[in-house]
Amino acid sequence: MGQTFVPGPVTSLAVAIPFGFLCAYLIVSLVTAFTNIHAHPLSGFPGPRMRAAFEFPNIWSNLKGFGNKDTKRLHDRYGHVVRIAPNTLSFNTARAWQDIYGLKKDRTELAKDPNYYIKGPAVQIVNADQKEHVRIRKLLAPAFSDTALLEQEPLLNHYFNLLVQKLDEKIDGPANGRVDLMSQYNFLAFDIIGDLALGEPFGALENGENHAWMRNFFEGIKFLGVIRFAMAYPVVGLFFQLLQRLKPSFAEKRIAHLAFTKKKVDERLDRITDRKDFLQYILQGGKDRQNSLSHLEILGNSRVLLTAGSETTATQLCGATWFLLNNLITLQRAQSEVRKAFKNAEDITLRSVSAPGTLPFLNAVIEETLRCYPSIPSTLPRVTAAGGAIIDGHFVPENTSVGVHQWSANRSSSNFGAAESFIPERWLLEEAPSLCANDQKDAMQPFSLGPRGCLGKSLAYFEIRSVLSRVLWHFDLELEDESRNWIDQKEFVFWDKPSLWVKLHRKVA
Ligand code: HEM
Repeated sequence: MGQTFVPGPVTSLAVAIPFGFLCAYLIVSLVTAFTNIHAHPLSGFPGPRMRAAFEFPNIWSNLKGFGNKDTKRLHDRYGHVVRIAPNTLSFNTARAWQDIYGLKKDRTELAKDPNYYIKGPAVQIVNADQKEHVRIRKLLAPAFSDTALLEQEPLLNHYFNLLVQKLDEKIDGPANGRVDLMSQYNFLAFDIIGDLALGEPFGALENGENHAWMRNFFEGIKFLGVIRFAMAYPVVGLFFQLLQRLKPSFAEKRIAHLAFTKKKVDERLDRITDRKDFLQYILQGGKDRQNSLSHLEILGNSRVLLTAGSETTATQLCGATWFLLNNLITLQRAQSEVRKAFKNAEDITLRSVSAPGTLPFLNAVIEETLRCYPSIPSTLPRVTAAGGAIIDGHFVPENTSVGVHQWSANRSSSNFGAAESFIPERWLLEEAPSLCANDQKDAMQPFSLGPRGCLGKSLAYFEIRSVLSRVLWHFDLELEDESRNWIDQKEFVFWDKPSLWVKLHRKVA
C-alpha cells in the first residue's frame, strides 16, 4: 500500500509564497487595467478596450512583426487618432506630423520617448536629449551638406560601378543572370556608409557576402523588441535574463557587434589621414569647440551612422526595384526615361541624376516607393511635455507617448486616393489621375521632419537615384516567380526583407 504524501510546513510555504505573489500580481494587473479603461487621462480617446487596458497587445503585435498591419487596421476602424496602448496614442495625419515632430514657437521640441529610445552608456544623435542633440548635430551636419557629398562622388562612383560589375559578372557566371538584389543592395549601402563613416572599405560587395556586422544588426533590432517587453513587464524581464544565461549566444552577438564597431573606430582614430570621412568632420568640428565628442560618443554615433545609412537606403532600392518589376509598363517607362536621358553610362553622375526635369518619372517612382514601402514603417514616439499638447486638434495630456504611424498615414484612404495601389503618376503634377487629386502629400514624411529629421536625406536620394539609374541603364530585368510576393513582409522597426530574386540580361545595344 502506497504512502499518502502530507506536505510539511516548509513545502506548504514554498507553494503558498509564489501563489500569493501570483494572486497579488493578477489583482494589481486587473485593477490597473480597470483604471486604465475608466479613469485614465486618455480614457476619452478611441481604441479597443484591450489596448486601453494592457501594454502587451501592442508589444506583442510588434514583437511578432505585424505592428504595421495591426496598427493600420486600428486606424481604419477608429480614425485619425487611436489609443494603441494604455499611455500611447497613434496618429496618421499631416497636421500630427507637424504638431509632434516640428520645432515649437518657443524653440522646444517634444522629447523622444525614453521607453522606445533606450539609452546606452554613450549619448548619440538619435537618443540624445534636445541640448545634447544640438551639439552633436552641429558637428555632423557639415558632412551631409550637398557640397560635402558632391566631394565624395569618386568614392560613391567606385561602389556604384562595382555593383554594376558584380551584377554583370552574374550574367556569364554559373548563376546565369539570376541574382538576389536584396543582398547586393545591402552590400552596396553598407560598403558606402562604412567607407564614408570610417574611411575604410568593408568589402561586402567585393566578397559577395554579408558582413557579420550586418547579420548581427538585424538580430539586435529584434532584440530591442524583447527589451521593450521586459521593460513593460518585469516578470518577462526576469525570464529573459534567465534565458540569456542559458543561451549565451543571445548576448554574444550583441557584444560581437559592439566590439567590431569599436575596433574599426579605434583603427580609424589611430590613422592620420586627410580623407574627408564623417569622422574627420566630427574631429575637426570638435577641435575649436569645447563641445567635442568623447571617445564613447564617437563610438555611439558611428554605430548610428552605419545603421541609419545602410538598411534604410537598401530598403528603398529593393522596394523600387520590386515595384518596377511587378509592373511592366512602369518599368518600361522608367527604363526608357533613363536610357534617353543618358547616352553613355558615364553621363550618370550625382548632379545629372538630381537635375530638375531629367528623371521626373523615376523620381515619381522613388516617391511612390517611399509611400508604399517606407524604410521605417512604424512610429517614432515622442512624449508630451508638462501641461500637455494640442495634437491634430486634440488636447493630449502630459507624459503621453505620441507619434505618427508611417504605414497607417501613407496607406490611409483619407490621405491618399487608391492608397493601396502603386501609382507613381500621383507625384507628377500634370499626370496625376483624378482619384489622387485630393492626396494629402504632407501626410507622408519618410525622413521625418523638424530638428530630428533625417540628416542623411540628400545622401539617400543621391544613392537611390544613382543606383536605380545605373541598374536600369545597364540591364534588362525580370522578377523571378519566387519573389512575386516579396513585398509581403514582417516588420521589426525595419523590414525583415527576404531575398529579392531577379534575372538579369545585358542591355541590347
Ligand atoms: C531612404 C533612406 C532613409 C530614410 C527613409 C531615413 C529615415 C530617417 C528617419 C525617419 C529619421 C528620424 C529618426 C527618429 O526620429 O528617431 C532619420 C534620422 C537620421 N538619419 Fe536617416 N534615413 C535614410 C537614410 C539615411 C542615410 C543614408 C543616413 C546617413 C548616415 C542617415 C542618417 C540619419 C541620422 C544621423 C539621423 C538622426 C538625425 C537626428 O536625430 O538629428 N539616414 N532617418
